[in-house]
Amino acid sequence: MERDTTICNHSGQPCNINDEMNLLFDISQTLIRSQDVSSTLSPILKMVCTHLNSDSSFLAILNRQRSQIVVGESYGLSPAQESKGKFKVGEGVIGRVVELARPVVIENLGDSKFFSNKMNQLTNRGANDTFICVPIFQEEQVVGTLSTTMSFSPKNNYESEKRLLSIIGTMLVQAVKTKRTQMEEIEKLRAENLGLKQTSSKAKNFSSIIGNSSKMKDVFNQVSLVAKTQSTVLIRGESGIGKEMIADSIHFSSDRAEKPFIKVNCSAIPEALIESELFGHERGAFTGADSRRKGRFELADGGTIFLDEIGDLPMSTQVKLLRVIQERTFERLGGTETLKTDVRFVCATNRNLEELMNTGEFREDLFYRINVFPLFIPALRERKNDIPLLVDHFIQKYNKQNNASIHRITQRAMDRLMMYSWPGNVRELENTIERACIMAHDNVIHSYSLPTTLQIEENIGEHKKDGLEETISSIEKQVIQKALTENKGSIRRTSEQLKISERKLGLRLSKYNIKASDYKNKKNTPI
Ligand SMILES: Nc1ncnc2c1ncn2[C@@H]1O[C@H](COP(=O)(O)OP(=O)(O)OP(=O)(O)O)[C@@H](O)[C@H]1O
Repeated sequence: MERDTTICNHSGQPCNINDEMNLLFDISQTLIRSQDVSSTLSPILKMVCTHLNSDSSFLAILNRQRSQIVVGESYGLSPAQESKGKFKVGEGVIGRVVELARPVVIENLGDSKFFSNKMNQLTNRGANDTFICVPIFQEEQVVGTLSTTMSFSPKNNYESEKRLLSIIGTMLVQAVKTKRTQMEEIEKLRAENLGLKQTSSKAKNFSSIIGNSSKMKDVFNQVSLVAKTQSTVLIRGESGIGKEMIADSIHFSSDRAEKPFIKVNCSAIPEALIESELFGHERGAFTGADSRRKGRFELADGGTIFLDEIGDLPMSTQVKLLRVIQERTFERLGGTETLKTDVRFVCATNRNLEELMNTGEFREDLFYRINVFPLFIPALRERKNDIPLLVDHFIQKYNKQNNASIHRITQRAMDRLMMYSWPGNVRELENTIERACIMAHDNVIHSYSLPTTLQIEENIGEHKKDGLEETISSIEKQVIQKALTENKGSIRRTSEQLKISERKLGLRLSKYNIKASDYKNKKNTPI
């Protein structure tokens, strides 16, 4: 019949258009029926091999961050062959297909100078193998390749196979996209895990948490007591005080240290996404959920989950979290299967949960569930004797980071650090030292390398008795003198730096009886 005209001859075997239509129909059905599109890839590759009578078939996926093409799924390749399937863009046949964005057919594979045989795909037929590789596009960008190895037939020009693979590649775009996201997520988790493992030994003996004040010693004692238990811990304290570091120590000192440690910043995840992040979702649970995804509770199974900023969790999610804490069970969004998780909870907040309960923004029952072992980290201003040690620690840290050798901080600078009230706590202190390290030109941190906020605070302390007007004038005079010194007496540059007009600056100079020319050769002195 006309319709059944032979259009291809894979391995010299006749093939009709109905076979191709059937293959494409089967592939589309497999894709439609599946809950998780990425799990369809292996059976589809098998169908391709059966239809083309080929030995192996595989998908390689382009990793966007690394510009590396990695075999993501295969049929007919051993795990060892698959693991060798990593190519740079431009490397070997696969790398060239990605680079050129064009299909490639290599007949007589053994003779090709482009074919690296990195994955040992050459069969016993050797030179009698043919390799076909086509690019897979998404919005005109190559996202991966689909390849197959089959026996060489001199009668075949492989045009129909190339065309068929290109059509199948187009059908698989969504699955490739999902697989790529999964591969990138796994890579990210591996990297995070590696980072955590590298810090784990330090965290175990708290050596990265600095503090020898009695208040911090008390915190360390409590941490070492509670870490060994399975109890839920609620870490409280102002922002930048080290709550996350304490959570790290609890996990890495516990018997779950080798198991996953999953962190969730409840305030950083948009309200619409928080539940799918925590509980995961099934395919089709909401628009955009094109595959099943595990949530953080599933990922944390056997380990610890750290719920940072728990005070910012929406009320609707609080109810569901309560159930997980009470029963350790939950369902994925859009799913009916009840899943169990063996997870230890560590929570943190800088918000006043008691106040939030009064205003109806935080559930009381949840509060009592998480407040099993409350741990308060005192603000830095309440343990100022930790400051010198922290300063030392951060100088060493930034010396290492910047390959510098700052070895001293002047007494005056240290006095300023001790007088300041540190509303941003240790994070603010760390930022201050990092900046001062960059500004230290003679390997010494001077008081003038510190931000003006610290300097003004000290001056305010000194001038409190003078009254408001006099204090402001005194500070204004000092700021102008400092700017004049830095700008070697130049009125134009000084006014630019202070963001006032030259006329205004002139008025201030006469008010304070300052002569700009006196500052031409003045050394930079602290205000
Ligand atoms: N005792 C400490 N020793 C060394 N570094 C510390 C200490 N406390 C805090 N830091 C540093 O201060 C910064 C802030 O710490 P962390 O993120 O743990 O604070 P946090 O209380 O969780 O803050 P937030 O409430 O804003 O999330 C980090 O860079 C951390 O390394």
